[in-house]
Amino acid sequence: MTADPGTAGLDAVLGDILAAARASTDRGRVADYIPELAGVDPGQFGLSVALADGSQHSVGDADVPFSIQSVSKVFALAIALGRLGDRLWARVGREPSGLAFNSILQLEHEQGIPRNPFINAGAIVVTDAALAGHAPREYLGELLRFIRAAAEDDDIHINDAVARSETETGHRNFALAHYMRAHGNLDNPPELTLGAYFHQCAVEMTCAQLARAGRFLMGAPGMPRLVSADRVRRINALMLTCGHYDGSGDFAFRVGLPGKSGVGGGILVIAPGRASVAVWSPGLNAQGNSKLGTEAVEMLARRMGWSVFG
Ligand SMILES: NC(=O)CC[C@H](N)C(=O)O
Repeated sequence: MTADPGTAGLDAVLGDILAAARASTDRGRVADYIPELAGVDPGQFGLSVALADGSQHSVGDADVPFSIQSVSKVFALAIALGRLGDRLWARVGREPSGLAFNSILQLEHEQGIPRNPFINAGAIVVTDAALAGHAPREYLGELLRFIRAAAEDDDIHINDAVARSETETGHRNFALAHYMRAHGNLDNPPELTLGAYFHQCAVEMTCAQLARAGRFLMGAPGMPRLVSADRVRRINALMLTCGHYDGSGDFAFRVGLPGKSGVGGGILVIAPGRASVAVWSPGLNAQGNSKLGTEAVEMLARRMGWSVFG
């Protein structure tokens, strides 16, 4: 299939981005608070772009599976909104937090209502809501079905060792969950909700799979339609304002596109109407977002003219 004129130079741009990533001497630091992720080789870099014309363009380690971690929060939010609709917003806000992804500070001030669905506290509430009386196994089955349908690829799985590793060390997340339960904002016992949450974070995908899975957020004809157009707009708005925690403003400033990062080093970025992009490089910056991944999508958005701000 031929690319539209606006994407003609894409392969050359991807080649330049890969060369810049390979030449980089400061790759950030791999997340080590989840022991199972601490050993991932920081030298890896993958990038994949799924275009509105149906073509896909990838470079580097785009076929190596990685732990999507908090990128999963986008899929969980889509499922929870499907289950609860706007009632979800009584339990979680829609404002940037300006604090680290695992911060507990705001929760006390704000009576156990997390600022947004993409910080850990908010995502734990979203998973709790998405469970909606179902066993974690059923919810995780639905999550995988959703992601596989979005990617049109059934070879997407949960890494149990990563989930177990986080269950054993996730004391901060237990603190957040217990705190919200004390405020009546968690329907299930913290262990149950967190069991589902840790497994959700432990989904593994390649950049090629993740870029395809993000196409439902492009709002372009011919893409998988898993949620309404209205919801697509809102999820993108939240990704732009909250998708990178206390680095969200900087990401919007540098890249100008909705994005969601994870501590596994992956970022899903949406160029509305144009492309779904997945980038992966395990080394993180100070805010816990992929360092080279951010630099790569900054270059991509600038060279392709894809910023939502024109
Ligand atoms: N930012 C992230 O990717 C955090 C996800 C990780 N599973 C956690 O809860 O700490």
